Amino acid sequence: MEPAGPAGAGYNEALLHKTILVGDSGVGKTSLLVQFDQGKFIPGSFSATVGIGFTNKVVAVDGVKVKLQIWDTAGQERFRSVTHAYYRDAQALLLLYDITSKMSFDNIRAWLTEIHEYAQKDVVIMLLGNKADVSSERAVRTEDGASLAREYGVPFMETSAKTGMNVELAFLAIAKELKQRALQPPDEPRFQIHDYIEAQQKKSGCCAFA
Ligand SMILES: Nc1nc2c(ncn2[C@@H]2O[C@H](COP(=O)(O)OP(=O)(O)OP(=O)(O)O)[C@@H](O)[C@H]2O)c(=O)[nH]1
Repeated sequence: MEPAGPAGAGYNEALLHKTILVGDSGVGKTSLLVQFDQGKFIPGSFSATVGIGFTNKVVAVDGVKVKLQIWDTAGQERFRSVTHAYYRDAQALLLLYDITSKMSFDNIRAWLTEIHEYAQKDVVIMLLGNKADVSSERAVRTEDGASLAREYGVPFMETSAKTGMNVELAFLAIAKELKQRALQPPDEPRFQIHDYIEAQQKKSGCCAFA
């Protein structure tokens, strides 16, 4: 496999990764993607995603360009059969709930069952508790999110598509994991996504996650 060039050069095909955002309708999937892609939050009325669409985003990971093709799915039940078809060739899945909605959190187990049914076995899954800025309406404790994530062996963090908290970190951690899988020599120690997230959060003094 050819190594990718430094940032500024093109990315190599091994570093094009399909990532999918999933979770109940209204948890903030589109908003998270807009915040990551454009660095902005559009407040106001909620317009549910219809079907599925994608945004390409190139990020530099350790001087190497990684292209994330990020698919934003509709959370509404009636689109489920459409979105399942896209799980199969995803390398990563960001699974969101809304920290102000207990129901969206309770549905995470069902989402994980669907993911295990339709996605590849080695897909990278990350659990995100979004809308962390709305602390006055919190309905899910941070430790409950962390403990569910531990149970399933997936990394976890709380995010805010409004303030941008942890948004870049979530996508960068995914990009780094996928890049390491594609390019890391087998004799080097494996990249540990949990340790990376924890270290980055400690560094920024933000939001340690149990
Ligand atoms: N305060 C706050 N509001 C948010 C945040 N993320 C999303 N919202 C709001 O929540 C509502 C739903 O957000 P969307 O991004 O459309 O949700 P979605 O998950 O894409 O919904 P579907 O397309 O139906 O699956 C919108 O009114 C957003 O402005 C956040 O982090 N903080």
